[in-house]
Amino acid sequence: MLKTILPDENATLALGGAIARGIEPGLVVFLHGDLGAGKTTLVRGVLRGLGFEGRVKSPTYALVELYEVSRLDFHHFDFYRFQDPREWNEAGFRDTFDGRRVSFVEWPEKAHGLLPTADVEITLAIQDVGRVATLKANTPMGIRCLEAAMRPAPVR
Ligand SMILES: Nc1ncnc2c1ncn2[C@@H]1O[C@H](COP(=O)(O)OP(=O)(O)OP(=O)(O)O)[C@@H](O)[C@H]1O
Repeated sequence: MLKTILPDENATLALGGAIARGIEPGLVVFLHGDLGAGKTTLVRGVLRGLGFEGRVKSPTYALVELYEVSRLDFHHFDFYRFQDPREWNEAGFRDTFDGRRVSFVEWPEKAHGLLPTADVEITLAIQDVGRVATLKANTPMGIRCLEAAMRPAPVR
């Protein structure tokens, strides 16, 4: 378990950039934290780190935003509004967690029982100033991801 202080938005983006270095196909990351904790900001940092330059918006209404970047099929889910498990099949999510796509999932607890085990779980806690991030790896792929994220960034 790792804990790090994120004093401002740029620190959240930088953490996302570090995590991007450890991404491999099939990785599933759960993002925990209250409304406004910075979950989408973190995903924005990951996507920027992977080389995506477009807009990264919250998938709260769409349930999922898809990105193709760095030869990865990247899914950013937000299950805040998810209620009916039938939506799961209708939206074609059944085939999504197939071990090839990369998935970052906000509010995974709302889709309890439908999601696979997360390789990595990240919790963002709101502080008076900034956020505290807690990172936990649950699988060998998750451990590899966090190890890569913690290594110093290569000098360009
Ligand atoms: N480390 C940080 N310190 C202070 N503010 C931050 C930090 N990280 C992100 N923020 C700010 O928090 C606000 C909410 O961020 P964001 O939209 O990413 O949260 P969220 O968890 O995705 O929210 P929601 O669950 O409502 O979609 C943004 O204004 C963002 O700039």
